[in-house]
Amino acid sequence: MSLNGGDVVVSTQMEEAPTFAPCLPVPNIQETVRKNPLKVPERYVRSEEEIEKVLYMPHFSSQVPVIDFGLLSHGNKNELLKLDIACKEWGFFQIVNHGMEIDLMQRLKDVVAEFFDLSIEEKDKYAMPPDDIQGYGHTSVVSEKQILDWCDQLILLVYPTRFRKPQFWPETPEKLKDTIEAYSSEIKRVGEELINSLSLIFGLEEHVLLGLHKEVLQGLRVNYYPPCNTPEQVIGLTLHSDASTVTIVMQDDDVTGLEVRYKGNWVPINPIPNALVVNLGDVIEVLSNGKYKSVEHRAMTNKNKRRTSFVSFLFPRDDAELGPFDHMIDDQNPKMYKEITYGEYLRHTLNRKLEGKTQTDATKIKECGI
Ligand SMILES: COc1ccc(-c2cc(=O)c3c(O)c(OC)c(OC)c(O)c3o2)cc1
Ligand SMILES: O=C(O)CCC(=O)C(=O)O
Ligand SMILES: [Fe+2]
Repeated sequence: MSLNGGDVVVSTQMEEAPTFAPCLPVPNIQETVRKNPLKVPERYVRSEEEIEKVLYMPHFSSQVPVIDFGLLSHGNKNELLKLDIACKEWGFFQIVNHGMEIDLMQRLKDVVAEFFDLSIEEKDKYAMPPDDIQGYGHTSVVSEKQILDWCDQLILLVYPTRFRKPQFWPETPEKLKDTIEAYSSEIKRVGEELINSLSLIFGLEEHVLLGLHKEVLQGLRVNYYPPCNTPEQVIGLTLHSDASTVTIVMQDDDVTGLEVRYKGNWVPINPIPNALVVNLGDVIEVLSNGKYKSVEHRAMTNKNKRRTSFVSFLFPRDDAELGPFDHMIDDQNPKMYKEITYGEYLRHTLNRKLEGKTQTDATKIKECGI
């Protein structure tokens, strides 16, 4: 892909929200735990080897880097260098000084907690249909034999607004819709500025990466992990990498759960109050020809506390064309990924179970030996 790969005008082609292949219905885990808090049903129990317990070796007390977003968005060269290192080394970082009001973050947490505390009958008014990935339920379940995640989800496509499906936006609590709107608009600001900074560390003009998206789509997934009596037996969200360009996560301040794979070990991301966690998605890995990787991560559960994460995926429009930039390819770095449209890639990813990074194989060039 050449440097001016982004000079594409937004077309009016895709006026329908993207659709997806069927996903199997799963039991509601919050309801399962409410009825019997002590029992962990067979379908959730993982083998020891799948859990791969964390080895807390001394140097793994290290944490993902922290980036000052204020400095970054003012073009501070040192912060840009820190971003480059964070992306190469971890694929994950936390951002502070992002400019979002703390009160807005808390309001979203409160109003979403109220939603999850509603009766199952009330929440099921927004149930995810088998052929969609929006609504209240759980995605990525494709087989009756699949071991399930200890997590319920509410998924909404937020931007562009013309793709919204109002039937999935909860009417109760009354303030939920407006609060999601206000929060997501702030995430859009932060996310698009981050993509501009990524464009700079790619060695491109500031707006090239955003341009090749044609239009940035934004989804919100709220993951609700109830407490689990034997947390060492289950996984909240199976290890995976994100199919997005970037993902921005607001997590609870007082409970750990998100873990990132780092040098073969699982490193928990300790919450920094009011910070946001950012991770690079598969789009960045493909465009950078693997220089910046979308790193595997997972969520674990907790014996006594429920945990909620608010995950915003920013990703390109279906007809955006992806492939490594020419200047990321040379003799030492042969081309690793094929050209593909984002729509093909997203469908391939979302129509399967979460399984580490196996979805990026779809774009890999096998001759490169990986
Ligand atoms: C039509 O409404 C939606 C379209 C797409 C998404 C969405 C975007 C993602 O980037 C994404 C993702 O990266 C992901 O990997 C962790 C994922 O889990 C399988 C998604 O569900 C997902 O969804 C949302 C709404
Ligand atoms: O729960 C979390 O902190 C992370 C969730 C996640 O990785 C996802 O929804 O893609
Ligand atoms: Fe994720």
